[in-house]
Amino acid sequence: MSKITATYLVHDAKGNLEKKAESIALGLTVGSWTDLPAVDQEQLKKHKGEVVSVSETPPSAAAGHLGERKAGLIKIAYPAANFSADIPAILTTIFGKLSLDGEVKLVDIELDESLEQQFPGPQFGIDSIRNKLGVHDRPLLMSIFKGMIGRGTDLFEEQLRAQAAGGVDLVKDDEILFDNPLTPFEDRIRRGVKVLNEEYERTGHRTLYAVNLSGRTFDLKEKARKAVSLGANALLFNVFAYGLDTLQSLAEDPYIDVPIMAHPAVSGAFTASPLYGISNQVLLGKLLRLAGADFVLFPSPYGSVAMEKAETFAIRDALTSDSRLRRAFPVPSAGIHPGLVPQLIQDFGKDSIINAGGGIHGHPGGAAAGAKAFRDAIAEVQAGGTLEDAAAKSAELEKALALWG
Ligand SMILES: CSCCC(=O)C(=O)COP(=O)(O)O
Ligand SMILES: [Mg+2]
Repeated sequence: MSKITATYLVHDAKGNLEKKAESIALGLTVGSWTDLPAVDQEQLKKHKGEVVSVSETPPSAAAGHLGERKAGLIKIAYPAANFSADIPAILTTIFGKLSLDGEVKLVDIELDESLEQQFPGPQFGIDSIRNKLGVHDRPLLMSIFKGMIGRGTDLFEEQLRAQAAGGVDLVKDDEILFDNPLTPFEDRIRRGVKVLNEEYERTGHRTLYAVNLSGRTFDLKEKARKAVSLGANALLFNVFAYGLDTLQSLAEDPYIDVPIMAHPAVSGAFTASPLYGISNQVLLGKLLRLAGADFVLFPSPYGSVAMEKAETFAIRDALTSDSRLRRAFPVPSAGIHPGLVPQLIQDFGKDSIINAGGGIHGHPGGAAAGAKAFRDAIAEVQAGGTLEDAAAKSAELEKALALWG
């Protein structure tokens, strides 16, 4: 029987994890069924959640006064017969009212094959994005427009041209740049297409631009279709301000046939507590891949908005593990500068994206020099050399390292 298995980290005030597990398995499925007539019991049995395992763990230091309290991992399997094959139904089944019921965190999910098959996952994924760009042998480099709020399309063109000229593979809007009179959505796309085509003609290097798809939920599809018709070749999406199912609807639309980049804005509200909410592995890893994100941004372990290294690795693995679903690009971000390139490649490998805003625009020589510093660092590290070797050959990298280390 098809099912989803959910693992919870539970801090149980009454100290009885087995009882808690059984109450979750019953409460989120058939309710109390043992007092029902035998025929009804038989009928409901196939819908009842099954306690797969209960194992005690050391309690989190963040947990309240312990007393009788025990901590443990509880694994429960839910029959797929209970829900329709969509993320809202799945989340409501496995963590609906339970998310409000004390110190319980959803830390993992496993969909069996027949359930996973009902989700398309990324439309493009790592291999097809590499084909679009013609880059197969190194991590991709992405940069972020910075300081665009309150500024016009001339600066937009100037920044885009400089980033592309420096050799970045992708440029994305900052997630806080919405549709606005100074840099309207459609103008950004038109100008983006023009500038990037000109740069491609000039250098032969292809750069994609991810425009921020924003606005009211019910307008998004039409807006995204319009973007594609104007030549947009990628979309940035603040998925957690909208919902995972909205992302899935966009990714499934045959007219929105461009890769979608999921930004983690707002996700910290769901993931940050060690006791409550949803783990980063589930939310930014498994669910985003299922919903169809082609790229997933998340805080790197070293930058200005840091995440625990183990959590970033869990996201990376959830996005790239062997599966029927295409692999999505992990994009460790925030506070990234060229001095971090060796560490990024060691930790996230070739199939990742090195992404920087301030680390490119803050270069003393401007954004083109900032991008070149990254590209030089990446090339040397991929070839087995060190940053020092690279800096000896690259004035741009030398300057970046002098500034940021
Ligand atoms: C928290 S992950 C998203 C990073 C992001 O949106 C960003 O703008 C990073 O900019 P930075 O100047 O720190 O590279
Ligand atoms: Mg940003």
